[in-house]
Amino acid sequence: MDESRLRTSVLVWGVGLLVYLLAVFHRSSLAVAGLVASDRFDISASQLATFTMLQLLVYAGMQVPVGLLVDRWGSRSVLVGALLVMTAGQVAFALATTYPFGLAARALVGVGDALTFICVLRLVSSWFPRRRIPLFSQLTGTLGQLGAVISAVPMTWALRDLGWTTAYLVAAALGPVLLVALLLVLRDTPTRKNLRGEPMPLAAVRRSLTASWAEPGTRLGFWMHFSTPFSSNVLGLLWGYPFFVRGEGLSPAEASGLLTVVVVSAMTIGPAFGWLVGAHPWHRSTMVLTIVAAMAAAWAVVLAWPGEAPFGVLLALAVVVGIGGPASMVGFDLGRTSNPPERLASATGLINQGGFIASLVLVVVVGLVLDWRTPAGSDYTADAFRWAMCTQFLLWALGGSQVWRFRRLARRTTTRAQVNATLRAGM
Ligand SMILES: N[C@@H](Cc1c[nH]cn1)C(=O)NCC(=O)O
Repeated sequence: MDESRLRTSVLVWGVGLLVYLLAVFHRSSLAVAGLVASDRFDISASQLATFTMLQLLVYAGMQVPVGLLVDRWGSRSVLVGALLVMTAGQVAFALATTYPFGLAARALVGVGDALTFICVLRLVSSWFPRRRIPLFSQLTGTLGQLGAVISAVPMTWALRDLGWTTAYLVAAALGPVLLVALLLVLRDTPTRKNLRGEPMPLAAVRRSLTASWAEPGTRLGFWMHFSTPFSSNVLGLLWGYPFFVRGEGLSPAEASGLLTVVVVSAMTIGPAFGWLVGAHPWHRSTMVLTIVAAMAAAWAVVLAWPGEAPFGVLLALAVVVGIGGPASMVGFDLGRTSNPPERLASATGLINQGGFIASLVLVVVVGLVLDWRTPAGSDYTADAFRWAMCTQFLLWALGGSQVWRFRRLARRTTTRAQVNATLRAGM
């Protein structure tokens, strides 16, 4: 690949990445607005949590349709749709004054958000040499998380100084700016501005999805994605702050600091993970199983600690849990090397459901266990958090055993030499 082609590839990917980063920004923009939202919509804590559940539900439910849309219409067109829908959703959220209207607006933001990630991974596959795909996929996931970091401080400031409506309208205004950049720069492949797949009648859709799912590599990718990001998602989206403050006795500043460490850990380790996957493709499932074991061990130490765990131990937990995000990206690599290009986006959609289904289940189960273990009328207790966070082990047991099962199946159908060839061949 010559230098000018590499520059173009990075530019196209960069614009796609910015759209994904904006989606993560919008997705996280409620995290710092909880108290203001409670006042504005006059809602309880569990109604507030419904925003997060709805967001995860919409995201997971959209993944298969989005994959099919990308295979049919190409990343460029779907990203245009994503920007329009996200912007409309944020404008509606800015203007919402009632809880049902707020929920509907948030669902719209979730739909737009759900459209972005698969498009960018598809662009990576079309624009980069195969040996570079693991690294640029990892960089997509990793750098996209900056959206969460970027949203925290400006949104806190904007909500306080500009008020709800203006703060969310300003956030929404980023959409049209990116739309212009997208229309000017983004092409689906080096040779085609708009890539169009075959029109798919329902029967063909069913056949294509069945064929993707029948690949042991797709199911291995799904369970890898299922097992790895839920712990960091659930900490970052809803329960991390109350767990650290009420469950572990930290100050609010220490709790927010640890949540930032989770994101920074993912961002620091992501590129190294991308390199590792490219260099040792045969060991992808071993890497994932190791990270799952490390996350479970870190949680076991914290939850078994008599009383509150020391800050250093919680810091180690935040670092280890953060690695789950980059580890989940390995699942997409399995999807890519197990499916033909015309089924790539739909296989990615199937795989991307895994982590979000697990996160949704955990968000709900943690809430239910907290309610069950907390005496009526009192705040959530440390003991209740211990019970609630223990439910993660069930998800790891399920996910880890399925990864083991499908790794054995996949290794029966694909040899080490074949895996190395699919990843190492140049463009
Ligand atoms: N697990 C994330 C990606 C990631 C990478 N590093 C940290 N997180 C994922 O699957 N993302 C999909 C999305 O839409 O965000």
